[in-house]
Amino acid sequence: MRTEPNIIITGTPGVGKTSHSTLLANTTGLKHLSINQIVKERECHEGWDEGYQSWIVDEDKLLDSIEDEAKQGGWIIDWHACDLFPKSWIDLVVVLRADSTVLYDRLVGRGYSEAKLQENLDSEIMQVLLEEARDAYDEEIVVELRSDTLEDVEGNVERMERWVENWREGNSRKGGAVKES
Ligand SMILES: Nc1ncnc2c1ncn2[C@@H]1O[C@H](COP(=O)(O)OP(=O)(O)OP(=O)(O)O)[C@@H](O)[C@H]1O
Repeated sequence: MRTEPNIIITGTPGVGKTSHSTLLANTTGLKHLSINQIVKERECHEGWDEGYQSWIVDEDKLLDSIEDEAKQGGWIIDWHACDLFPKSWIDLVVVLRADSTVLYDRLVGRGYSEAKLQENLDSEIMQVLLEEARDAYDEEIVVELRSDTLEDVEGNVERMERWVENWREGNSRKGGAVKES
């Protein structure tokens, strides 16, 4: 049973997941769960992929590793994939979107290889993460937000803060934990 909500913040690499998650964690007291960090620190992977320059994630191990924390609630789950997290864990899915020229500049700034850059830009243009979220979760909990400018970040975080307040109010009106996990 959860007394605090769980939110996924997802989107193509570079779209602003970490920036949003950090700010939202500061303003709401929810905790930032960076899946990149968990995969690395808890070794939820099957090794390093040189071509993609990223860990080959062991999803079962990852889910086992975060299950107890997730079931307690109060997490902002920050990752570039979302459909592996069970529906029953999740109260809101925020899919951040960025203009492709804006995203291009951000990814070039990171020194991505041409192949990785193109793959991520294609994924953003084809709205792969948005479709993934819509396929995996109920329509009413999936929200698409722009993340092109710093003003967007501020506005998005304020919007998410209001959502958290409403969730908490609704939860306390119902007398505590409302959801089975
Ligand atoms: N809306 C925005 N306006 C201006 N700059 C932004 C915005 N969102 C992100 N950035 C900048 O883009 C870069 C990437 O942002 P961030 O690390 O938050 O993305 P991410 O989605 O978490 O990436 P990854 O999936 O690789 O972890 C950072 O330098 C950040 O400051």
